[in-house]
Amino acid sequence: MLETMRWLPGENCLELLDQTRLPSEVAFIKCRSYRDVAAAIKKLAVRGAPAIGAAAAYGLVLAAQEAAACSYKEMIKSLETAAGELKSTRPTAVNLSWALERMLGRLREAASRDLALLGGLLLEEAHAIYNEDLAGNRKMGEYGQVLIPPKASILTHCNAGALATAGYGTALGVIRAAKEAGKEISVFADETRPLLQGARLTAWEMLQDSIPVTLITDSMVGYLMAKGKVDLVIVGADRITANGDVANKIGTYGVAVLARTHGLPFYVAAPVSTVDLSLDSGDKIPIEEREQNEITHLAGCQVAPAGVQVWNPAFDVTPNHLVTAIITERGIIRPPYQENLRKTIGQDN
Ligand SMILES: CSC[C@@H](O)[C@@H](O)C(=O)COP(=O)(O)O
Repeated sequence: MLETMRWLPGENCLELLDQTRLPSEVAFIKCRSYRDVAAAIKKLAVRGAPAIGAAAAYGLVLAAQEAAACSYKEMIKSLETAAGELKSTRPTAVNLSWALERMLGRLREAASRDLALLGGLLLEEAHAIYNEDLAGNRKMGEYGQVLIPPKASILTHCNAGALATAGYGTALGVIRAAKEAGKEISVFADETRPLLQGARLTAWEMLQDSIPVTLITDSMVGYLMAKGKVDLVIVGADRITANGDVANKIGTYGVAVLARTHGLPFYVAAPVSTVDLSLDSGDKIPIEEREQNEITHLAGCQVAPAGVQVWNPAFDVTPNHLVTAIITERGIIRPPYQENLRKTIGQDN
């Protein structure tokens, strides 16, 4: 699989795989300032909760480079400003603020005030965030694949794969691990309107790994389930609150309701960095609303009348009672989530 991002030590910059161009073109963007990273996150060149957290961490490394001629105090101030700007790009995925707070914490707790040394510490921390995500996804796969029957048809929504993370993926990581364990897996990918992460990215990832995949439109899920063509659902998450409510790509809630109606398990795979114990329920999660033209236009073509009113929330919230289990790198968490999320994740988040 292609890497979603790479730090280029020779050039001291972050290279991102431009996911807006996939699958027709494999192109890269070089980010030389934190503002380049913020712009790439905003336009979804890099997307998926864990991937934007890691990219933002590298964004702070770039901000530190930009502040290299400042005093220590000025550097802290400009890094806090940069973190604020990066955080505001995508408000729903908590991994973004989690990664930025972790980076700022590393800076504040460092004994040294030497800016070059601090820049080095920040780069180390960004690498750690990236590498821990990759290792966590493999672990999540090991735990999660146990839930998959020896022969299974799995529905997923959006893209919670290698492209959405440092590699391997969360929901698609569980699918990969099930395949690696010798199970006979096939996947149905929702196209995921409006920006087609399912059609463009999940379908592409599955084909790259030779995992049988069938693309459907979002409106086909009910009929697919009614026809008995799917055994279970696995999706990723952008934020999970203390009671187990799950924010994920718009359309996930509808899939969860349909899964319950058809008696199918609905699993959520996410790292503990996606769990936000500071919010008691999903109605407190800020939901990003995006530009109207993502709905009125499709691949650059206008598909709705000019002037029509549009509502474009990028995420929805699936209530905990529809979630069969949450798969994390620390194990599988089952209801009651209020108790069990805290038990597994403790005071970390
Ligand atoms: C491992 S990625 C989990 C979620 O971030 C993913 O399911 C999702 O909703 C991504 O939305 P996107 O708008 O493409 O960033």
